[in-house]
Amino acid sequence: MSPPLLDVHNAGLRFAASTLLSEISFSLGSGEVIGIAGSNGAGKSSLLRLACAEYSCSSGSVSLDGTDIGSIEPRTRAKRIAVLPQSMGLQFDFTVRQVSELGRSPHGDLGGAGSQVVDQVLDSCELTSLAHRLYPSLSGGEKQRTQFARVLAQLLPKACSSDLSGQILILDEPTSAMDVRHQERFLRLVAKLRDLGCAVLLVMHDINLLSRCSDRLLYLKHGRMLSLGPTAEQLNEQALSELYEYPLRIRSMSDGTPPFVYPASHAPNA
Ligand SMILES: Nc1ncnc2c1ncn2[C@@H]1O[C@H](COP(=O)(O)OP(=O)(O)OP(=O)(O)O)[C@@H](O)[C@H]1O
Repeated sequence: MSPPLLDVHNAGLRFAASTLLSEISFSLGSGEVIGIAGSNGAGKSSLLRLACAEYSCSSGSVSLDGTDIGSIEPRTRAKRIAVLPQSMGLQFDFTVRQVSELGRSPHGDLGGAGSQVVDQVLDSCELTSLAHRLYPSLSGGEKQRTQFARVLAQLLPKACSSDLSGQILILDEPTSAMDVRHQERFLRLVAKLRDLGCAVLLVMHDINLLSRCSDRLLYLKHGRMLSLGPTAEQLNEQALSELYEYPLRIRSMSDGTPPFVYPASHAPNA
């Protein structure tokens, strides 16, 4: 049996006297989206950093195709795992296109085929008309889309790739600055990447958006896994209220649209 694509086994993370993460275990397979949810400070971003080897485990392990992720040469790793951090404080006068081109650095093909990949991701993120704008002059949502384009440029082995199995996309709050139309485009794009075999690890505070694009949900509380399971099972009022330490309700829709999570204090008869 082949090893899982990404395997996090009993992983822990400590800094000095602080324990940020304890006993985290899950596997992520090709063509799967795992959404990570939890309160502020639960350890979501720290877990993403462990998963991409930005942080090393204090205990346990993270492996890619059965190999310890920290032992994989960084350029090789960067061709397999593309990471969008929660915030990017880029202040250089790079254009949108130049920022997107940074994603091709591990591939070293900008003089040739890499340019086509950049054209493709600019189009996917509706950035073609902004390609020559300077990054610092963009709005918050435009900056976020530009960073997403950079990460997509890194993820794609070549233009119009039809097989992304083995590729991993790690996204930390990718839609926090996007308007509703771009959020919906983002969800469609993630679904398309998954259909092509890409594995996605995703943190979002908007549980409704997160649940719509995740096959499984991992609930993280105080640095520990509260639960991990199929999205439909994880979306229950008791589990969500315990996760966020706030009473939440779920409205099931009869028209086939996804269930909707909302605070109990906003219930029609509250
Ligand atoms: N490098 C670090 N050194 C020490 N403590 C850290 C470090 N990075 C994060 N922490 C602490 O670890 C805890 C978890 O942080 P993390 O950023 O992973 O949370 P999060 O779940 O992503 O939160 P948020 O939803 O607010 O983004 C926080 O209390 C944070 O202060």
